[in-house]
Amino acid sequence: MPAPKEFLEYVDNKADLFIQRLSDAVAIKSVSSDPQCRSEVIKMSNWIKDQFSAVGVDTELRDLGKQNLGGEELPLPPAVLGRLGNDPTKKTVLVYGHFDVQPANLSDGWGTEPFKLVIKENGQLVGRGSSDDKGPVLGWLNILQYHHECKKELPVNFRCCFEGMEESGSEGLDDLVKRESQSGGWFDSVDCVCISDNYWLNTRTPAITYGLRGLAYFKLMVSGPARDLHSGVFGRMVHEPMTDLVILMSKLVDVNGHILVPGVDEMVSAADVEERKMYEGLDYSIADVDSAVGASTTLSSDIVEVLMGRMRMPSLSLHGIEGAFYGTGAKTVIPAKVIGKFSIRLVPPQTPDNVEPLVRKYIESEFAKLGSKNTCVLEPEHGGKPWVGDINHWNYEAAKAATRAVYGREPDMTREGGSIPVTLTFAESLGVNVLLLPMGRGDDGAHSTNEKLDRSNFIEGTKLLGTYLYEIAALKK
Ligand SMILES: C[C@H](N)C(=O)N[C@@H](Cc1c[nH]cn1)C(=O)O
Ligand SMILES: [Zn+2]
Ligand SMILES: [Zn+2]
Repeated sequence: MPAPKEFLEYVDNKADLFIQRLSDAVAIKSVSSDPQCRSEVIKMSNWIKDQFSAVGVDTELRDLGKQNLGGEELPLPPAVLGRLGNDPTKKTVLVYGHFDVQPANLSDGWGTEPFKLVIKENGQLVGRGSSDDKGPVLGWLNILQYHHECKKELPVNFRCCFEGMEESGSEGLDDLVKRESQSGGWFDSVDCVCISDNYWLNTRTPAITYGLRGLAYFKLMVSGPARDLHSGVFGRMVHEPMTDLVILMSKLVDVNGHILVPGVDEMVSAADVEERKMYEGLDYSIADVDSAVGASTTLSSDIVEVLMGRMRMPSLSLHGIEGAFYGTGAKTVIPAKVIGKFSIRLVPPQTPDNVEPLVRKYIESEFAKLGSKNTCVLEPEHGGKPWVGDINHWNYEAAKAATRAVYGREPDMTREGGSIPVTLTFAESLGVNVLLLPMGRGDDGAHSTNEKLDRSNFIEGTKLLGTYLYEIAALKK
């Protein structure tokens, strides 16, 4: 059952209105990691609830309790649950997305104010969250608006779960998903899950994604002096926390991306010929990476090696150091306490539980080798397990058919390097197939400066998600 022509035309006709609504969403500064923005994330929960209610969805805000952030107790933004339709002859599709975003400041290097959506002449919609993940969440809303306004029945029973803590570990969500998956819960009798919260590999080929890496995020604290010190007065008199920390952090990963924590890379088996062939078949080149990155810095000139680095290998990234001097000027300080932030993206069979002890043992032994009198504490932050889905399932057939119908071509079948920890929770607690159907392109700059979503990806992406629901309905129950 193809999507009705009327639906596709409606989406084209309402494009400007949809973009205005995306602009309203981007203007809400829903940065989940910033305590100062927590009220904005909560405002976003309410905004999403109101928007989906207005197009006929039965919605509820679900309290997720409190979060302890650096000693401060903060209310968690409520999750938004929605349901529409309960026809036993139809399939029931659960969609997930998030309405929180990564931090963004003009001073990070943005060309325009990050929380004001700018429509560029080349069709790029620039603003934090445009691609990750407000655009895709609003894609679902656009579809529902058509059915509500034009009094058309949805081809499936619709369920949704939107959260405001994805960028900060999805605190509280796992329990909610498990509860609602039980008999009588809002997700009872869900047949499949669709998540639109990642990106095509390149800028031209639509993708369907069947894997995500997991994550183990760590804070490494080194402290010593009771207060910050003058480096002219105390330099070469005391062990300096920053020196210890930089040495430790330099021992985590080498310049070629090899993880130096013994046992971590070794957990992953090498790809065989068949698997390599799969990566060779993807529409991706070193030039695509260079253009998305804005520099020629790939770890290898072999695109298959580069792709495998993202899709089927773990990676360790150093993110920053809290407490270190970073401003302009030349402050001659010895910071008393510094906290290094790093994370490891995980692939099967790795989990935060089997990787963390390896990291702890290694850090303890490397710190002991320094002979420093400072104190070193490793603290695991949020994490999540990797996920790989079953591509031989009708859910994937429906997504492929929708891609062909909207884009007139075969999708790249990808594994995503990023993480959406709740994906595995959906798969395990519902026992149904999960897929990712991305809206944005590989150069959208998610988490980066000047994040954008191309107008065509927003509009055609809305058609894709809608067509996917019709293709699901075309399958036999
Ligand atoms: C892939 C998804 N859009 C995403 O960006 N996920 C984040 C999740 C996260 C974990 N800690 C902070 N954010 C990611 O992969 O980094
Ligand atoms: Zn996201
Ligand atoms: Zn993200």
